Amino acid sequence: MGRKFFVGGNWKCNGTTEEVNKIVSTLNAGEVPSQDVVEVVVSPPFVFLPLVKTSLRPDFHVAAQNCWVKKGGAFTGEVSAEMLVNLSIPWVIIGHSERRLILKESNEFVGDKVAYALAQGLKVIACIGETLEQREAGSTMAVVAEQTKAIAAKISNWTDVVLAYEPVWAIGTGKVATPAQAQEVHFELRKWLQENVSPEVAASTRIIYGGSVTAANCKELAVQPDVDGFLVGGASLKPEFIDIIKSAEVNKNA
Ligand SMILES: O=C(CO)COP(=O)(O)O
Repeated sequence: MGRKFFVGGNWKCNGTTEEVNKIVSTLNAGEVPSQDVVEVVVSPPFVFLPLVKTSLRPDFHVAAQNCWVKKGGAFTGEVSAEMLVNLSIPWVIIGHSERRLILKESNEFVGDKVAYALAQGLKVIACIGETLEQREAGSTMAVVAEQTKAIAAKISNWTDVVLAYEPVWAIGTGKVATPAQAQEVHFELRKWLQENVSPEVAASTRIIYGGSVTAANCKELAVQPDVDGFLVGGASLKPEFIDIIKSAEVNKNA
């Protein structure tokens, strides 16, 4: 089964109304392959979601960057999955390394969040990835398998999940994984899904790469057989995001 190329733009905690309007104008004017070839999702901070949703071209979709682990209520500062559904926000990013490491979200907490968001009808970009220390210790696969296992333990349907492999040492550092490094982990992750979930889920689940993706390096990554797209941080705030979306054309499934 073909896996449609997926390009996500994670704007993180950036932007003013003026800057958001400018990014949206650039995206709206961009010439990109059709929705049959690439799925594009941008993720502004919560406060800009309604603005982006109403002003963004209809072939691009929006994602929240997080949501609460269960039903909303007395959880000051949190935003619930129900609220996202109420606002017709289709996607949510869960388990980004910045939340795992800075806000101490555990594997189990991330697994619970993914399960709750899916149960509410959201589609999930679930993030995993090792630190530099873990890579240097040779435990990359053990770490990402453990993170994936905590998600797999809580869900039974992977249809609405995109798995984002984002090595922490490559995020915001300008130090992109080599195509071989990305392919190796994506291949192993797919094998893990095959052995621990099912061959069908392994074949159909998109595994996307994130960490210093730019217009300059996206094509060599996009041609890798197990790289099904990207989750882009810094470059998603710039016009070059359009070029990254276009790398869908070099992907083998295009
Ligand atoms: O964290 C990322 C996307 O979620 C990647 O960020 P950068 O593209 O800025 O390295």
